[in-house]
Amino acid sequence: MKKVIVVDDSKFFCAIVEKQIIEHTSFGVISCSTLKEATTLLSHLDPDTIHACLVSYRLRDALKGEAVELFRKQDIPTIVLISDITASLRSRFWRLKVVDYVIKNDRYVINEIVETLTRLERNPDNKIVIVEDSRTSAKLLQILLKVHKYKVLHFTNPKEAFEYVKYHPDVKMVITDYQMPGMDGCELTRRLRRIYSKQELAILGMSGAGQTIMAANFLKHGADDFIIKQSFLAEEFYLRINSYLDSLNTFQKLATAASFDYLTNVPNRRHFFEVVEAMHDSAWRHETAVTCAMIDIDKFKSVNDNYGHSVGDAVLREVAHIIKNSIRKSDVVARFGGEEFCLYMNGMSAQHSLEYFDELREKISDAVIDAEDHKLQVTVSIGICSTIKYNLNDMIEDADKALYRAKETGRNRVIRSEEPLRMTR
Ligand SMILES: Nc1nc2c(ncn2[C@@H]2O[C@H](COP(=O)(O)OP(=O)(O)OP(=O)(O)O)[C@@H](O)[C@H]2O)c(=O)[nH]1
Repeated sequence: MKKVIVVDDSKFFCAIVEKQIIEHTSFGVISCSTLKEATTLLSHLDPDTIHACLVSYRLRDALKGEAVELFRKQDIPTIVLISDITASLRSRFWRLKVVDYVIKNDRYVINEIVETLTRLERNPDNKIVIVEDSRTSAKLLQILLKVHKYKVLHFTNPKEAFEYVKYHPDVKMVITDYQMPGMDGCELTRRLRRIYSKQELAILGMSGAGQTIMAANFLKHGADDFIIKQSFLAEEFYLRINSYLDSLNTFQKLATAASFDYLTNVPNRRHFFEVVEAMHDSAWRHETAVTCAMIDIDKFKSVNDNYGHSVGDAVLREVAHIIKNSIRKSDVVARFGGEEFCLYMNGMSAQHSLEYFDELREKISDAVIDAEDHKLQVTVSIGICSTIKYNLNDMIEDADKALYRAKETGRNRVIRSEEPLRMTR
């Protein structure tokens, strides 16, 4: 477990912060109250085990920020606690590359600290692309972003940046200059917006001072915001970046929650149709082989009745896991409800489908599922349809009818809709 170090001479403050960090994050906390104690502590700890530190600017034995310098020398992400801010302190903090400073007597300060600690943990997954032909200006942004642990990539060529972002949907934000060789920042923004919505990618335009019209241009081309190079305050920059990425992450979390089944972590029925309708349309037009299958756990009610609902849940998770691990990236599996899964496989011909699904059936029946001190095995019945129909629902219905026959004829078997009476066992 990574730790957060708190250095403050108020025992009361340390106790409140510690409680909140432990309640709201996955970090442990070590508190101390003097520079001397902090120095000893650091000499015993591996810096890699420290997530961040909260350090008071003034301590009994360090009145001028010596403790802040101690942690920054070891490159530990630092949040400074102060009672008041002055211009000279501000510039000293940014020179020392602290993550943030917080004014201790503000009642919301603890929430702010917890949010910053959580963000620092999440930021390595937030990929930001800087598109800027001036290396000096790009360097400044890179330094600022790296203090907050963002994953940063720099491109001097906007065409290369476009190609990269196009094929990397994990990029969360693009910060682009205006004047660049080959393509200007507004054109880059316009092209990116054709591919990614504002809920998928944040874009910040940038240009030199005195180009106020540029802000409007960038926004009109689809940028979310605009900054003037060299003249922005670090605080303002961080607040804007953090706020765009926080909303993007929240939106993506909600979208994932709306598309995935919470128990098995496979897509739900709604997501299945959203994705598969388009795939099916293309398969129909190109006459590609496809197979649709309905998979249902046999006598699942008795698992719940004999072992309890939570064991039943574990069985569902394990069966979903086996199915997920048996399919290709281009296949789609979804939980259609209860103990039933639907599988759509692009390129799976009738010829191979029976063999494939019989192997999957066997894999599931061979698996010994460990759940709450019980070891149990389950079987599944599978109905498949490999005759492409114009309407996706018709294929699903045929697979469902085949599944029904598999249940009727004894369970733990695969039945193809095309050969109603054929059994594989
Ligand atoms: N543990 C658990 N059980 C669920 C969940 N969703 C549905 N079920 C249970 O799944 C069982 C399905 O039972 P039935 O439809 O009677 O079918 P079955 O017992 O699997 O029998 P056959 O399908 O005929 O082989 C019901 O008892 C539901 O309560 C879930 O999310 N978790």
